[in-house]
Amino acid sequence: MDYVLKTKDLCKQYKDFKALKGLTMNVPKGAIYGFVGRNGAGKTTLIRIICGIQFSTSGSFELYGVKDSDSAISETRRRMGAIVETPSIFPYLTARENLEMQYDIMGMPDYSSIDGLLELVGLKNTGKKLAKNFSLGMRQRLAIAVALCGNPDLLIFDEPINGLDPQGIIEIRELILKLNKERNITILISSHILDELAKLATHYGFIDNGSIVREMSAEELETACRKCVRINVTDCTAAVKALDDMEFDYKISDENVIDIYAKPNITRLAAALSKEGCEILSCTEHDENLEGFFISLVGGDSNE
Ligand SMILES: Nc1ncnc2c1ncn2[C@@H]1O[C@H](COP(=O)(O)OP(=O)(O)OP(=O)(O)O)[C@@H](O)[C@H]1O
Repeated sequence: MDYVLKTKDLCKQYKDFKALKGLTMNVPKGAIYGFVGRNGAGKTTLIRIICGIQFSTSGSFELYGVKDSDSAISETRRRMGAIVETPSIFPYLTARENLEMQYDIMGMPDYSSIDGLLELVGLKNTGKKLAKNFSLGMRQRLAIAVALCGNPDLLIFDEPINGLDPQGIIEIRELILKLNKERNITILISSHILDELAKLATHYGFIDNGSIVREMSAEELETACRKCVRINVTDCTAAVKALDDMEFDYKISDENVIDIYAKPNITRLAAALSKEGCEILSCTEHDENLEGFFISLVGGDSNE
Protein backbone atom coordinates (compact mmCIF):
# COMPACT_ATOMS: atom_id res chain seq x y z
CA MET A 1 0.00 0.00 0.00
CA ASP A 2 1.16 3.54 -0.80
CA TYR A 3 1.22 5.98 2.07
CA VAL A 4 1.01 9.74 1.78
CA LEU A 5 1.99 10.33 5.39
CA LYS A 6 3.88 8.12 7.80
CA THR A 7 4.92 9.19 11.26
CA LYS A 8 7.30 7.26 13.48
CA ASP A 9 7.54 7.60 17.24
CA LEU A 10 6.72 11.29 17.19
CA CYS A 11 7.05 12.98 20.56
CA LYS A 12 6.21 16.51 21.57
CA GLN A 13 7.06 17.84 24.99
CA TYR A 14 5.88 21.15 26.40
CA LYS A 15 8.01 21.74 29.50
CA ASP A 16 6.94 18.85 31.79
CA PHE A 17 3.99 17.80 29.66
CA LYS A 18 4.17 15.20 26.90
CA ALA A 19 1.50 16.01 24.29
CA LEU A 20 2.69 13.29 21.88
CA LYS A 21 4.21 10.08 23.18
CA GLY A 22 5.72 8.10 20.32
CA LEU A 23 2.91 8.60 17.83
CA THR A 24 3.11 6.28 14.82
CA MET A 25 0.48 6.57 12.12
CA ASN A 26 0.12 5.73 8.44
CA VAL A 27 -2.23 7.55 6.09
CA PRO A 28 -2.86 5.55 2.90
CA LYS A 29 -2.98 7.30 -0.46
CA GLY A 30 -6.56 8.04 -1.51
CA ALA A 31 -7.97 7.56 2.00
CA ILE A 32 -10.28 9.71 4.03
CA TYR A 33 -8.44 9.14 7.27
CA GLY A 34 -10.50 9.86 10.36
CA PHE A 35 -8.23 11.00 13.14
CA VAL A 36 -10.29 10.33 16.24
CA GLY A 37 -9.53 11.41 19.76
CA ARG A 38 -11.04 13.31 22.62
CA ASN A 39 -10.14 16.89 23.47
CA GLY A 40 -6.50 17.20 24.42
CA ALA A 41 -5.50 13.83 22.93
CA GLY A 42 -2.88 15.50 20.71
CA LYS A 43 -4.61 15.78 17.31
CA THR A 44 -3.88 19.46 16.71
CA THR A 45 -0.31 19.07 17.93
CA LEU A 46 0.31 16.32 15.37
CA ILE A 47 -1.31 18.36 12.59
CA ARG A 48 0.72 21.45 13.48
CA ILE A 49 3.92 19.40 13.32
CA ILE A 50 3.05 17.98 9.89
CA CYS A 51 2.23 21.50 8.66
CA GLY A 52 5.55 22.83 9.94
CA ILE A 53 3.94 25.23 12.43
CA GLN A 54 5.59 23.36 15.30
CA PHE A 55 8.50 20.97 15.64
CA SER A 56 8.54 17.57 17.28
CA THR A 57 10.82 16.89 20.23
CA SER A 58 11.83 13.52 18.77
CA GLY A 59 10.70 10.98 16.20
CA SER A 60 10.15 11.61 12.52
CA PHE A 61 7.64 11.66 9.70
CA GLU A 62 7.60 11.23 5.96
CA LEU A 63 5.37 13.14 3.58
CA TYR A 64 5.21 11.55 0.13
CA GLY A 65 8.35 9.65 1.08
CA VAL A 66 10.27 12.83 1.95
CA LYS A 67 11.64 12.83 5.50
CA ASP A 68 10.95 15.80 7.75
CA SER A 69 14.72 16.20 8.18
CA ASP A 70 15.17 16.53 4.39
CA SER A 71 15.48 20.06 2.99
CA ALA A 72 12.90 19.09 0.32
CA ILE A 73 10.18 18.91 3.00
CA SER A 74 9.15 22.58 2.52
CA GLU A 75 8.64 22.02 -1.19
CA THR A 76 6.77 18.77 -0.48
CA ARG A 77 4.45 20.63 1.89
CA ARG A 78 3.17 22.53 -1.15
CA ARG A 79 1.42 19.30 -2.14
CA MET A 80 -0.61 19.65 1.01
CA GLY A 81 -3.40 22.03 1.99
CA ALA A 82 -4.51 22.48 5.58
CA ILE A 83 -7.36 24.01 7.48
CA VAL A 84 -6.22 24.21 11.06
CA GLU A 85 -8.07 25.95 13.86
CA THR A 86 -9.14 29.45 12.71
CA PRO A 87 -9.09 29.36 8.91
CA SER A 88 -6.86 31.93 7.22
CA ILE A 89 -9.46 34.15 5.60
CA PHE A 90 -9.33 37.90 5.13
CA PRO A 91 -12.72 39.19 6.37
CA TYR A 92 -12.69 42.45 4.37
CA LEU A 93 -12.14 40.70 1.04
CA THR A 94 -14.63 38.91 -1.19
CA ALA A 95 -14.32 35.17 -1.87
CA ARG A 96 -12.57 35.85 -5.19
CA GLU A 97 -10.22 38.44 -3.65
CA ASN A 98 -9.34 35.99 -0.88
CA LEU A 99 -8.31 33.42 -3.47
CA GLU A 100 -6.37 36.01 -5.49
CA MET A 101 -4.54 36.94 -2.28
CA GLN A 102 -3.68 33.29 -1.67
CA TYR A 103 -2.44 32.90 -5.26
CA ASP A 104 -0.22 35.96 -4.73
CA ILE A 105 1.11 34.55 -1.44
CA MET A 106 1.91 31.27 -3.19
CA GLY A 107 3.55 33.08 -6.13
CA MET A 108 0.95 31.93 -8.66
CA PRO A 109 0.31 34.81 -11.09
CA ASP A 110 -2.27 33.02 -13.25
CA TYR A 111 -5.75 33.49 -11.75
CA SER A 112 -7.55 31.49 -14.45
CA SER A 113 -8.37 28.54 -12.18
CA ILE A 114 -10.06 30.71 -9.52
CA ASP A 115 -13.52 30.54 -11.11
CA GLY A 116 -13.39 26.75 -11.13
CA LEU A 117 -12.35 26.73 -7.46
CA LEU A 118 -15.21 29.05 -6.49
CA GLU A 119 -17.63 26.83 -8.36
CA LEU A 120 -16.23 23.69 -6.75
CA VAL A 121 -16.89 25.01 -3.24
CA GLY A 122 -20.25 26.55 -4.14
CA LEU A 123 -19.19 30.21 -3.78
CA LYS A 124 -19.37 31.24 -7.42
CA ASN A 125 -22.27 33.63 -6.95
CA THR A 126 -21.18 35.52 -3.85
CA GLY A 127 -20.11 38.57 -5.90
CA LYS A 128 -19.13 41.59 -3.82
CA LYS A 129 -20.14 40.08 -0.50
CA LEU A 130 -17.28 40.32 1.98
CA ALA A 131 -16.11 37.19 3.79
CA LYS A 132 -16.98 38.80 7.13
CA ASN A 133 -20.65 38.63 6.10
CA PHE A 134 -20.49 34.95 5.13
CA SER A 135 -22.20 32.26 7.17
CA LEU A 136 -19.88 29.94 9.10
CA GLY A 137 -20.47 27.24 6.47
CA MET A 138 -19.57 29.63 3.63
CA ARG A 139 -16.45 30.72 5.48
CA GLN A 140 -15.45 27.11 5.97
CA ARG A 141 -15.97 26.43 2.24
CA LEU A 142 -13.86 29.49 1.43
CA ALA A 143 -11.16 28.16 3.75
CA ILE A 144 -11.27 24.89 1.81
CA ALA A 145 -10.93 26.81 -1.47
CA VAL A 146 -7.92 28.66 -0.02
CA ALA A 147 -6.38 25.34 1.01
CA LEU A 148 -7.00 24.02 -2.52
CA CYS A 149 -5.16 26.90 -4.19
CA GLY A 150 -1.88 25.09 -4.76
CA ASN A 151 -3.76 22.09 -6.20
CA PRO A 152 -2.75 19.84 -3.29
CA ASP A 153 -3.18 16.09 -3.25
CA LEU A 154 -3.39 15.91 0.53
CA LEU A 155 -5.84 17.99 2.55
CA ILE A 156 -5.72 18.20 6.32
CA PHE A 157 -8.78 19.33 8.22
CA ASP A 158 -8.75 19.99 11.94
CA GLU A 159 -12.32 19.70 13.24
CA PRO A 160 -13.92 21.05 10.03
CA ILE A 161 -17.54 20.93 11.12
CA ASN A 162 -17.28 22.38 14.62
CA GLY A 163 -20.04 24.92 15.10
CA LEU A 164 -21.75 24.32 11.75
CA ASP A 165 -25.52 23.95 11.45
CA PRO A 166 -26.92 20.68 9.99
CA GLN A 167 -27.09 22.10 6.45
CA GLY A 168 -23.49 23.38 6.73
CA ILE A 169 -22.36 19.95 7.95
CA ILE A 170 -23.98 18.26 4.93
CA GLU A 171 -22.34 20.73 2.52
CA ILE A 172 -18.88 20.23 3.98
CA ARG A 173 -19.36 16.45 4.03
CA GLU A 174 -20.40 16.40 0.37
CA LEU A 175 -17.51 18.66 -0.59
CA ILE A 176 -15.00 16.45 1.22
CA LEU A 177 -16.39 13.35 -0.51
CA LYS A 178 -16.27 15.11 -3.89
CA LEU A 179 -12.65 16.20 -3.39
CA ASN A 180 -11.69 12.68 -2.43
CA LYS A 181 -13.59 10.87 -5.19
CA GLU A 182 -13.34 13.26 -8.13
CA ARG A 183 -9.97 14.86 -7.47
CA ASN A 184 -8.31 11.87 -5.77
CA ILE A 185 -7.28 14.04 -2.86
CA THR A 186 -6.21 12.12 0.25
CA ILE A 187 -7.88 13.61 3.29
CA LEU A 188 -6.82 13.60 6.92
CA ILE A 189 -9.68 14.80 9.06
CA SER A 190 -9.58 15.18 12.81
CA SER A 191 -12.87 15.19 14.62
CA HIS A 192 -14.54 14.17 17.80
CA ILE A 193 -17.98 14.26 16.13
CA LEU A 194 -17.84 10.56 15.57
CA ASP A 195 -21.20 9.91 13.89
CA GLU A 196 -20.33 12.45 11.24
CA LEU A 197 -16.85 11.01 10.71
CA ALA A 198 -18.41 7.57 10.24
CA LYS A 199 -20.19 8.89 7.13
CA LEU A 200 -16.88 9.80 5.51
CA ALA A 201 -13.89 7.87 6.71
CA THR A 202 -12.33 4.98 4.82
CA HIS A 203 -9.65 4.57 7.49
CA TYR A 204 -9.31 5.47 11.14
CA GLY A 205 -6.55 6.31 13.55
CA PHE A 206 -7.63 6.41 17.17
CA ILE A 207 -5.44 8.64 19.30
CA ASP A 208 -5.46 8.68 23.05
CA ASN A 209 -3.13 10.44 25.39
CA GLY A 210 -0.57 11.30 22.71
CA SER A 211 -0.32 7.99 20.90
CA ILE A 212 -2.25 5.96 18.36
CA VAL A 213 -4.06 3.14 20.09
CA ARG A 214 -5.41 1.57 16.91
CA GLU A 215 -5.43 2.08 13.15
CA MET A 216 -7.97 0.29 11.01
CA SER A 217 -9.95 0.45 7.81
CA ALA A 218 -13.67 1.27 7.77
CA GLU A 219 -14.36 -2.38 6.87
CA GLU A 220 -12.36 -3.59 9.86
CA LEU A 221 -14.25 -1.17 12.06
CA GLU A 222 -17.56 -2.45 10.75
CA THR A 223 -16.56 -5.98 11.70
CA ALA A 224 -15.32 -4.83 15.09
CA CYS A 225 -18.51 -2.93 15.87
CA ARG A 226 -20.42 -5.84 17.22
CA LYS A 227 -24.09 -6.42 16.74
CA CYS A 228 -26.04 -6.88 19.92
CA VAL A 229 -29.52 -7.32 21.30
CA ARG A 230 -30.44 -4.35 23.48
CA ILE A 231 -32.92 -4.95 26.27
CA ASN A 232 -34.60 -2.43 28.48
CA VAL A 233 -35.45 -4.01 31.81
CA THR A 234 -37.28 -3.15 35.02
CA ASP A 235 -34.45 -4.27 37.32
CA CYS A 236 -30.87 -4.17 36.06
CA THR A 237 -29.32 -5.98 39.05
CA ALA A 238 -31.73 -8.89 38.72
CA ALA A 239 -31.18 -9.01 34.95
CA VAL A 240 -27.40 -9.09 35.38
CA LYS A 241 -27.69 -12.05 37.73
CA ALA A 242 -29.73 -13.96 35.14
CA LEU A 243 -27.33 -13.01 32.32
CA ASP A 244 -24.34 -14.12 34.40
CA ASP A 245 -26.04 -17.46 35.08
CA MET A 246 -26.66 -17.86 31.34
CA GLU A 247 -22.99 -16.89 30.67
CA PHE A 248 -23.84 -14.15 28.19
CA ASP A 249 -21.35 -11.49 27.09
CA TYR A 250 -23.12 -8.21 27.87
CA LYS A 251 -22.60 -4.56 28.74
CA ILE A 252 -24.80 -2.19 30.76
CA SER A 253 -25.09 0.72 28.36
CA ASP A 254 -27.51 2.91 30.30
CA GLU A 255 -29.77 2.84 33.32
CA ASN A 256 -31.78 -0.40 32.93
CA VAL A 257 -30.46 -0.85 29.37
CA ILE A 258 -28.27 -3.87 28.66
CA ASP A 259 -26.55 -4.85 25.40
CA ILE A 260 -26.21 -8.60 24.97
CA TYR A 261 -23.55 -9.66 22.45
CA ALA A 262 -25.30 -12.83 21.31
CA LYS A 263 -28.53 -13.95 19.73
CA PRO A 264 -30.44 -15.10 22.78
CA ASN A 265 -33.62 -17.13 22.61
CA ILE A 266 -35.98 -14.37 23.71
CA THR A 267 -38.55 -16.68 25.34
CA ARG A 268 -35.86 -18.35 27.43
CA LEU A 269 -34.22 -15.03 28.23
CA ALA A 270 -37.54 -13.51 29.36
CA ALA A 271 -38.23 -16.59 31.49
CA ALA A 272 -34.78 -16.44 33.13
CA LEU A 273 -35.15 -12.73 33.91
CA SER A 274 -38.68 -13.24 35.15
CA LYS A 275 -37.39 -15.89 37.59
CA GLU A 276 -35.18 -13.15 39.08
CA GLY A 277 -38.19 -10.80 39.28
CA CYS A 278 -37.24 -8.69 36.26
CA GLU A 279 -39.33 -7.88 33.19
CA ILE A 280 -38.11 -7.01 29.68
CA LEU A 281 -39.79 -3.74 28.61
CA SER A 282 -38.32 -3.65 25.10
CA CYS A 283 -35.90 -5.63 22.98
CA THR A 284 -34.19 -4.36 19.81
CA GLU A 285 -31.28 -5.30 17.58
CA HIS A 286 -28.49 -2.79 17.86
CA ASP A 287 -25.15 -2.05 16.16
CA GLU A 288 -22.35 -0.71 18.30
CA ASN A 289 -21.49 2.58 16.62
CA LEU A 290 -18.19 4.36 16.18
CA GLU A 291 -18.63 6.16 19.46
CA GLY A 292 -19.25 2.91 21.31
CA PHE A 293 -16.18 1.39 19.70
CA PHE A 294 -14.08 4.43 20.56
CA ILE A 295 -15.17 4.31 24.19
CA SER A 296 -14.46 0.59 24.39
CA LEU A 297 -10.98 1.35 22.99
CA VAL A 298 -9.94 4.26 25.16
CA GLY A 299 -12.43 4.03 28.03
CA GLY A 300 -14.47 6.81 29.61
CA ASP A 301 -16.24 9.62 27.79
CA SER A 302 -15.59 10.61 24.22
CA ASN A 303 -16.21 14.23 25.25
CA GLU A 304 -18.99 14.47 22.73
N1 LIG B 1 1.78 25.42 23.75
C1 LIG B 1 1.41 24.50 24.64
N2 LIG B 1 1.96 24.47 25.88
C2 LIG B 1 1.59 23.52 26.78
N3 LIG B 1 0.69 22.55 26.55
C3 LIG B 1 0.10 22.54 25.34
C4 LIG B 1 0.42 23.51 24.33
N4 LIG B 1 -0.32 23.22 23.22
C5 LIG B 1 -1.07 22.13 23.54
N5 LIG B 1 -0.82 21.73 24.80
C6 LIG B 1 -1.43 20.58 25.47
O1 LIG B 1 -1.17 19.42 24.71
C7 LIG B 1 -2.28 18.52 24.76
C8 LIG B 1 -2.70 18.17 23.36
O2 LIG B 1 -3.29 19.33 22.76
P1 LIG B 1 -3.93 19.29 21.30
O3 LIG B 1 -4.43 20.66 21.00
O4 LIG B 1 -2.97 18.68 20.37
O5 LIG B 1 -5.16 18.31 21.53
P2 LIG B 1 -6.36 17.96 20.55
O6 LIG B 1 -6.44 16.48 20.48
O7 LIG B 1 -6.22 18.69 19.27
O8 LIG B 1 -7.59 18.49 21.35
P3 LIG B 1 -8.72 19.53 20.93
O9 LIG B 1 -9.75 18.70 20.24
O10 LIG B 1 -9.18 20.05 22.25
O11 LIG B 1 -8.08 20.57 20.07
C9 LIG B 1 -3.36 19.23 25.56
O12 LIG B 1 -3.34 18.73 26.88
C10 LIG B 1 -2.95 20.68 25.53
O13 LIG B 1 -3.37 21.35 26.71
